[in-house]
Amino acid sequence: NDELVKMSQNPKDWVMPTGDYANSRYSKLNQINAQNVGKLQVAWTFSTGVLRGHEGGPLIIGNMMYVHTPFPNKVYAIDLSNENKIVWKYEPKQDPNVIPVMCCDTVNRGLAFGDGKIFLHQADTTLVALDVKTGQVAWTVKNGDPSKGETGTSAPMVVKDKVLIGISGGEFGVQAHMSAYDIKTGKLAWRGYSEGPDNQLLVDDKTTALGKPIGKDSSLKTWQGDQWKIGGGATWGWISYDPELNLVYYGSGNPSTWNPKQRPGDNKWSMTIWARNPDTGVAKWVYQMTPHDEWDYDGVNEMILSDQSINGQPRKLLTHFDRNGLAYTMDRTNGELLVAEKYDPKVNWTSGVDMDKNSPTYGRPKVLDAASTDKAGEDVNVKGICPAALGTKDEQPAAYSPDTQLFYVPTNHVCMDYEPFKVSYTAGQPYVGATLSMYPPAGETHMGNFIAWDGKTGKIVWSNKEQFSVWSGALATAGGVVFYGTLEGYLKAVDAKSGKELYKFKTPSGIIGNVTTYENGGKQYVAVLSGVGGWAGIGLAAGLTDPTAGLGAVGGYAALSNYTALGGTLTVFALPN
Ligand SMILES: O=C(O)c1cc(C(=O)O)c2c(n1)C(=O)C(=O)c1cc(C(=O)O)[nH]c1-2
Repeated sequence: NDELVKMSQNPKDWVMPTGDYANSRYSKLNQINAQNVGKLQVAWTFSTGVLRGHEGGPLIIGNMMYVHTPFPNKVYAIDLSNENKIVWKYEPKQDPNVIPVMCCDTVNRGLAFGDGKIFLHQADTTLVALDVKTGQVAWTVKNGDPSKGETGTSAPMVVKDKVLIGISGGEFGVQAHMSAYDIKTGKLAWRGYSEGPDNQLLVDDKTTALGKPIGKDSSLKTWQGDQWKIGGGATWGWISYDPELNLVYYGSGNPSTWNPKQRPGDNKWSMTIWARNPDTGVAKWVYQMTPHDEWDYDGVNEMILSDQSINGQPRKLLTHFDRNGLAYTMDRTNGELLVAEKYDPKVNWTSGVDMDKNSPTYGRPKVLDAASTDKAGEDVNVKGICPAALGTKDEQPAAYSPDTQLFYVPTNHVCMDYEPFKVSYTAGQPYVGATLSMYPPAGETHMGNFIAWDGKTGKIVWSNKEQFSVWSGALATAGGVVFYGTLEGYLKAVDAKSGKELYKFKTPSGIIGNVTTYENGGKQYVAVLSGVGGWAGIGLAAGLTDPTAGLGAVGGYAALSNYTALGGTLTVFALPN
């Protein structure tokens, strides 16, 4: 979308939830910099009126800001040039029966803009187009069926004349897909499934994996019988787009159920990076990171597109920090695997990826027996697996600065016990099949790190400990400052080169939102949603206390209630006049 390419180059605006198509979450604004960020003050705040987890962040277009909330998915249009007056608001009517089929809190990761409309992906999977000026509904379309466990939490992405949207339901045995709707009418243009026959995958004889054609029935061959029909591979993460290559990138999640014994095979193409043509949906290349998942290491985390040189050669790169604890650097033109390294030294389920191009297991991770929940079998509790199911990183997006050529990554430093059990499929009922508990790595007490990562070499450059997982998205800026939020509720600013903490402020609730920056009236602002929740904060958000509830997160993050409580607030910061 040419309009969006242009608008995303204007650093005064924040026109898509990812900042730009490359998902770099980098701003050219530099009024706030490493020298003065310590003087930051709260400029204004806005209460959303909604409790539970607030993910994503506002869009800023000219003088207008668009703020979204978790269920019931309110949208506020706020005039920044007129005392932050609410110009319009929208609140969909949704059946609250969708709440119990949302696996990991009633979150929503944000809005999209394009063609004079704001796009909202509701919890009940309705995609709504709202007139940007009035909030009037232009069209709506149903992307899925909550009675089967299909829900909406991810942000749409506008690419050319289409709105792309994924779907959640990996814990309910859905057959997940990426779908593209016509921006003018909401008519379905294409739908590519994560598993199934080739005509449902939208693959052809030119689709490759690691440089080789995937061949016929590449997915069907890796499932027993028709298990692919309830195979999961949800697409609830972020989407990126390279306009020059005309490819969109996203990841698919865990195969259903979490009990690996019940679904022998590689379970393709769950846990996979997809590169698709946005016009037709046809996949150019795929890469499966965790074949036959045994730990719920969803592959949905964002694909960050950068142009850097490796061994003196300029490359078009895609960098992905996977739940499985490995960070992948790939050539985004053809899916060549360049680097795959652990971004937390505690990762212990694998000894690493086979990088020998002549090996029959090229590109596959080597699974260590001690961490294999499949080898252990049903009703055996495998202890001390790192990372935990919520991964070394979950939905919280990293940022990339072209100034330092470093990635800034919010991470989890958590391990787990995992006991698979037999489960039968009933539409709309949880199809999980594992009991979990979570805790920090042995001998340690902190559950998170905020790290700087060199994607060319696959090395940690610096690492800051955090008491809890960093569940907030990062922002890198030309001021040499990187921002992120913490589960206790701090907005933090650190030096991009050294990681030195330069500023912190405790907002009203834990932060799982993504930090955003914009300029208005000649002044740079930094904005973040607080409102604790998400999977890590599910105990607080849903009022759960049994330690194994919330798929094991309730016990793991029990101490969070000593630091924060529920409540959605946007906090906006600026330098004093
Ligand atoms: O497989 C799925 O459909 C699915 C959906 C979601 C979601 O939509 O929020 C999450 C997950 N899985 C998941 O595995 C996960 O760790 C997770 C964390 C969060 C969150 O918002 O904190 N959502 C989800």
